[in-house]
Amino acid sequence: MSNVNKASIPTAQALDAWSNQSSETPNSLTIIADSNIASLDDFFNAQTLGQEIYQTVTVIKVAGRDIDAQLLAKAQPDVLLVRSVTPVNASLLADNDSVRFVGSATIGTDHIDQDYLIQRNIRFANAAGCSKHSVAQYVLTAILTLRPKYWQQPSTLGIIGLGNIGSTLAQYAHDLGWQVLGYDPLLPESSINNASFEQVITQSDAISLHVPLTQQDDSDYPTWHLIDQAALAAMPADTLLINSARGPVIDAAALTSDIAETKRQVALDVFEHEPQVFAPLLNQLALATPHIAGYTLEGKLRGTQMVYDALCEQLALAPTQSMHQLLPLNTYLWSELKAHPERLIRFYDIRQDDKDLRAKLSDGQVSGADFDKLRREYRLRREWQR
Ligand SMILES: NC(=O)c1ccc[n+]([C@@H]2O[C@H](COP(=O)([O-])OP(=O)(O)OC[C@H]3O[C@@H](n4cnc5c(N)ncnc54)[C@H](O)[C@@H]3O)[C@@H](O)[C@H]2O)c1
Ligand SMILES: O=C(O)[C@H](O)[C@H](O)COP(=O)(O)O
Repeated sequence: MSNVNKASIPTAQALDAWSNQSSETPNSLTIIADSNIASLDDFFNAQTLGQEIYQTVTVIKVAGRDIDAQLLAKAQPDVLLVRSVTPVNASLLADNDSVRFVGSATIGTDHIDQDYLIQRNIRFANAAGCSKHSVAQYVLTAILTLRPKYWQQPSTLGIIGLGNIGSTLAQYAHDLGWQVLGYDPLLPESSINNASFEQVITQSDAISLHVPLTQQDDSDYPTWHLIDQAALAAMPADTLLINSARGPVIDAAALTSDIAETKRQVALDVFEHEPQVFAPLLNQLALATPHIAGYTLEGKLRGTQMVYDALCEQLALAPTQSMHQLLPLNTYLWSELKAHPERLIRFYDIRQDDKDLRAKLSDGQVSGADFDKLRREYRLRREWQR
């Protein structure tokens, strides 16, 4: 049996050409994938998935925001692979009866209606923890760029949400001799889950948010507008606030007024009205980046690896591709950076990302198209080895 990779088709426009040739080949596997998923061709092809079962593996690559119900109804894929910008729900899948597996190569799952997928008997996998070090390193870089004195001076870092990213950030904070005040009502008390929400808000030098986006229907502790006008009013003006979780965790209107009044330093990687970013907020931020906290080569490849492994399990195949075969040598050592704080800009020049985002400001906003373009064309950083 020959395994033929029937090509990775780069755009949705190519779908017509593909569907004319496709003759419902038995044992064929059709995948629709967000073209922003790293190394799609390396992980999803007839060699890595075929293995005597699938003669043909077709990957149709589409921009995440262009994956829609019409495309799914027409292509009738077996597998749908997304990142965070494709809402996967009844509206997307109602006219489709072929999808058996949905993978999101991201940590966050707020774009996925998991109850609906269960009802439809569609297996779902995400990439929990894939970029936890990358995001933690983004936060450290933001803090140490804005407050270089914290390299030497003990400070108190408040962490809201102590899952994969929050707990990883706490490890780096301890490496630097910082005190951690952590709040996570869904986890047992621990040496880092050691404070109330009010204590974190009122007693920290810097606060970093690492919660999923949840609403009242999903959680006893919803995070939508967790940081609202009241929380901001209770936060001392010199407390640095960082959000790399999801935009709507902070009420953007309340934050805009708060900064105008307090001159608080705020670093945002995510925005309430993403992909649009509005000037009145952007112009007051100490640092602003286009949702790239997790965008390292390692973080993105790990996301792909995790959904590939889960798909292999679903198909009862042994995974044969590994991200380690694809990674160039990594020379970024956390121990080196700790010994030479002045090298931070070489490890991650966050101000360049900030500058690139602000350069897109036009007519009072950064448009969704420009925000997405910055992310699509982002030169992936390397994750520091800890
Ligand atoms: N900016 C980026 O590039 C980027 C990259 C990866 C993840 N993210 C976001 O970061 C979020 C966190 O990622 P993670 O890997 O740590 O997720 P995780 O699921 O491992 O941890 C989230 C933690 O938040 C806690 N939590 C839930 N509601 C809470 C509340 N009201 N108050 C305090 N804690 C609460 C949970 O108990 C959990 O421990 C993701 O859901 C995603 O939205 C952003
Ligand atoms: O939740 C996540 O993993 C991140 O937010 C992810 O890095 C963003 O995914 P993207 O927007 O690139 O689709």
